[in-house]
Amino acid sequence: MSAGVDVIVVGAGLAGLTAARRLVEAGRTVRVLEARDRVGGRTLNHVLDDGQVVEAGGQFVGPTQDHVLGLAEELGVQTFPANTLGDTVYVHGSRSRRFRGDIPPDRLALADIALATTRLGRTSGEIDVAAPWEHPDARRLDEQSLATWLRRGAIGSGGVELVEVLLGSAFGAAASETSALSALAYIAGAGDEIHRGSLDRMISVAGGAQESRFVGGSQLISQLMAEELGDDVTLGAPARRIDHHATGVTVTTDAGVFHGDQVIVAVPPHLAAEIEWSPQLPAHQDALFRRMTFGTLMKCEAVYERPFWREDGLSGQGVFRGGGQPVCSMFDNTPPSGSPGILMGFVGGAGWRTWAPRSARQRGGAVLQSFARVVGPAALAPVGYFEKDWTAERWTRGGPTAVLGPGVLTTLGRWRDRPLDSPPSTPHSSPHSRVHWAGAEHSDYWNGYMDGAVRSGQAAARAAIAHSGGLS
Ligand SMILES: Cc1cc2nc3c(=O)[nH]c(=O)nc-3n(C[C@H](O)[C@H](O)[C@H](O)COP(=O)(O)OP(=O)(O)OC[C@H]3O[C@@H](n4cnc5c(N)ncnc54)[C@H](O)[C@@H]3O)c2cc1C
Repeated sequence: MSAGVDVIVVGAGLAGLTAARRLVEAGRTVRVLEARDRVGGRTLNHVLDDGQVVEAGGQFVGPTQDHVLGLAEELGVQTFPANTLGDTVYVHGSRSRRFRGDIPPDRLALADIALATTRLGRTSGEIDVAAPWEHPDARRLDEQSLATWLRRGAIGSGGVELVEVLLGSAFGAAASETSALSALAYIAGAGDEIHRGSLDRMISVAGGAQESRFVGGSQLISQLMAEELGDDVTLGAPARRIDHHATGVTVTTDAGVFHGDQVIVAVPPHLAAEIEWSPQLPAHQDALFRRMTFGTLMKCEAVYERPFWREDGLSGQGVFRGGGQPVCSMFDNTPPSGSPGILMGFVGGAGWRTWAPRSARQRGGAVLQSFARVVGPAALAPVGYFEKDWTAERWTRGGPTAVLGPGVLTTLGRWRDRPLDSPPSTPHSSPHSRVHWAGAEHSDYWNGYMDGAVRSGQAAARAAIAHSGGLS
């Protein structure tokens, strides 16, 4: 067994590394244990032939995401605007239509989409992000899927399909898979303590969550934090078991056994439930974490000598409604230098289910056909192509975040962050006071996003410091 530290941090994604960095700043000793042979978790830089990087995981940031933006600034990582110059293209059936803004120009579905966005905006505005289950209508909203709720509000299938398209890459799931309450809470969290969350901020590029990207790729933030932490980070160390004693915690990994006064667990909740806990997690919390499985999402990216679509007045952004396309939305993912040109498509939810099992060749061909519907036939001849299926990642298993089905939030949601020995004291609760939770799924604001991950890491560090008697 290694010598003990003040706090063990399990997971070297943005949340875990942020927590560890804050703890070191506060004079604590830490040991970060990471399952993979790299840091950054759901952020991952793909290195191009010329050494530039492009993001294969989380990438966009925008207004009110001040926690991740502040962290990046501290580390000297700059942002640059995602490309918004030019027209976006809406693909539906055999037609491709150019438009400006974020709402596709579908005349038949326009009334439905207006109704849907109004309802989503109004009801999400009533939700307390810290306790969505307290909404007066919480039970009814939680027992139905988002799709059912929209349809019951007299919104036609065109409107439901378009909401799915708009939220597709944010959820990696169909509107029939997530509870209405959970989707509304997610929207309510797309803001901060001052700016109320909104659908508009969540789905927009300019002025919204897709507004900017990080120079050097988002994984750079984690890589720089890990560099600062140096030997305090151990890679290739999946936590298999956590023992909570009266005097501390012991974490058993493939790379050894580690002892600390406290532990911050900063891994996706469904993976935290796979760790062997002694004493066991309270049954409610275990049940919640096991139901917080991730959406299904992959990113497919094609490389071109230059972003040729920009010359045609196109932004490279495309929105696809139904019709058997693998891609639900696509973006210009060109690095800040301006070349090579990169197009990135999300294949998520229903599209993922159809296309993920096909051969890489079949899928790649279909993705390029989707791109061609938006930027023309030149998309069919890339100089490179790569894809990342996050469901195949052992230490993530899906993306971008947890999808809560009907009934989960109202019955189990309050157990998300509960210090395990705090009230309500039930026969199922057990003493785990030295355990703190972090990770994007543990944040009220920007839950499931990089900003939520950083917020949660900061909060967990504060909790660990408070537990050990405040600042040293
Ligand atoms: C395809 C995709 C696109 C996305 N797009 C965006 C975007 O544009 N903007 C945005 O803000 N967010 C986006 N996200 C979400 C964002 O990437 C995540 O919310 C954020 O990176 C999560 O950070 P985290 O530290 O909470 O978790 P993670 O990044 O998942 O880190 C958890 C870490 O724990 C490790 N781990 C797991 N189990 C164990 C174990 N037992 N022992 C030790 N280590 C373990 C993992 O290997 C991982 O390194 C996207 C995600 C995906 C997958």
